[in-house]
Amino acid sequence: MKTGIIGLGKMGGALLRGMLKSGAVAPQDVWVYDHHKENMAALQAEHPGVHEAESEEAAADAVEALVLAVKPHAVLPLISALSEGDRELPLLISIAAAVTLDEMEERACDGTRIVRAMPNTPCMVLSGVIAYSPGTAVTDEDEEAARRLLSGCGSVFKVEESRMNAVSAISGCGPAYMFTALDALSDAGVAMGLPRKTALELAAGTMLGSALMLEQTGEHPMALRDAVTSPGGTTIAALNALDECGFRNAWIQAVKSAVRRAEEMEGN
Ligand SMILES: NC(=O)C1=CN([C@@H]2O[C@H](COP(=O)(O)OP(=O)(O)OC[C@H]3O[C@@H](n4cnc5c(N)ncnc54)[C@H](OP(=O)(O)O)[C@@H]3O)[C@@H](O)[C@H]2O)C=CC1
Ligand SMILES: O=C(O)[C@@H]1CCC=N1
Repeated sequence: MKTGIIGLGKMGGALLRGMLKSGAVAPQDVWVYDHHKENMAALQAEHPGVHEAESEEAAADAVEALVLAVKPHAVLPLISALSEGDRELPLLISIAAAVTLDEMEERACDGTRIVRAMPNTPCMVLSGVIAYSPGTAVTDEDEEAARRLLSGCGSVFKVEESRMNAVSAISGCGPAYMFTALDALSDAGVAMGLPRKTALELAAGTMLGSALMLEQTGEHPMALRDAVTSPGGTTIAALNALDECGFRNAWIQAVKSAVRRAEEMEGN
C-alpha cells in the first residue's frame, strides 16, 4: 500500500524504519515529508527508493495511508491545512498523544477516515507495542490495512479510545522508564565495582530475558519472581530494600502523572 509519513522525528522515524525493515511497506511505495531535510536524507540513505514529497499536501495526494507523526500541538493545524479545498484525504493514522479522534474529525472533511494510534520507539527494532482506536468513518478494510502496516513493527492492540491516555502512559512512555531503570541498575553495578559496559550488558540482558520469559511461560510475574527469591537469600534482601524505597508506588505515581499530563494536553 502506498504509505506516507509527515514528521520524521524520533517516533515517526522509528515507526517508518520498522515498517520498511519488516517489509510491511516497500521503499518505492513510501512518501515522506519533514521540515528538516536532513531527516529525509538520512532515511533515504538507509532505504534508497523512498520518495521525498514536496509538501505535506503532496504527500497526502500520493498515498493511500498517511501517518501523521508531528508533535501534538501541530496535528490539528496540519489536518486543517490538508483538508483545505475539500481535499479527499487518504486513511490518516495519527500517533499524537492527547489528540482525540473527535478533535481530528472536526478539522477534517466529512467522511475522513482517521485511526488514532499509540506506538513506542521499539517499533524501530520490530519489537514495538502499538495500540489503536478507529475513528467513525473507518471501514473494516481500512482497519485491516492499518493493522497490516503497524503490525510489521510489533504487537498491535485495539483499544477503546477512552483508554488511550493510560496506554500511552504504559507503553508509549514505557521505553523511557525502562531505559531509566537500566541506567540505574547499571549505575548500581558500577557502584559495586563492575565496569560500566559489563554492568549495562548484564542489566539489559536481564531485562530482555525476563520479558521473554514472561511472554513465553505465560506465568504471573510474581510466580517468576518467587523462582528467583531463595528463602533468607540475597534477592529477598534486595526486594525488601526496593519496597522500603517505594519502588511499586513510584511506578504507579509515574503512570498517574503521565495520564494527568495527557489530560492537561487534551484540547490544547
Ligand atoms: N517519541 C515517542 O516515543 C512517541 C511519540 N509519540 C507521538 O509522536 C509524535 C511525534 O513525536 P516525536 O517523534 O517524539 O517528535 P519529534 O519532534 O521528534 O518529530 C516530529 C517531527 O515532525 C516535524 N514536523 C512538525 N510539523 C510538521 C509539518 N507540518 N510538516 C512536516 N514536518 C513537521 C518536526 O519538525 P519541527 O521540529 O521543526 O516541528 C519534527 O521533525 C507526537 O505527537 C508524539 O505525541 C507517540 C508515541 C511515542
Ligand atoms: O512524551 C510524550 O508525550 C510522547 C507520547 C508517548 C511517548 N512520548
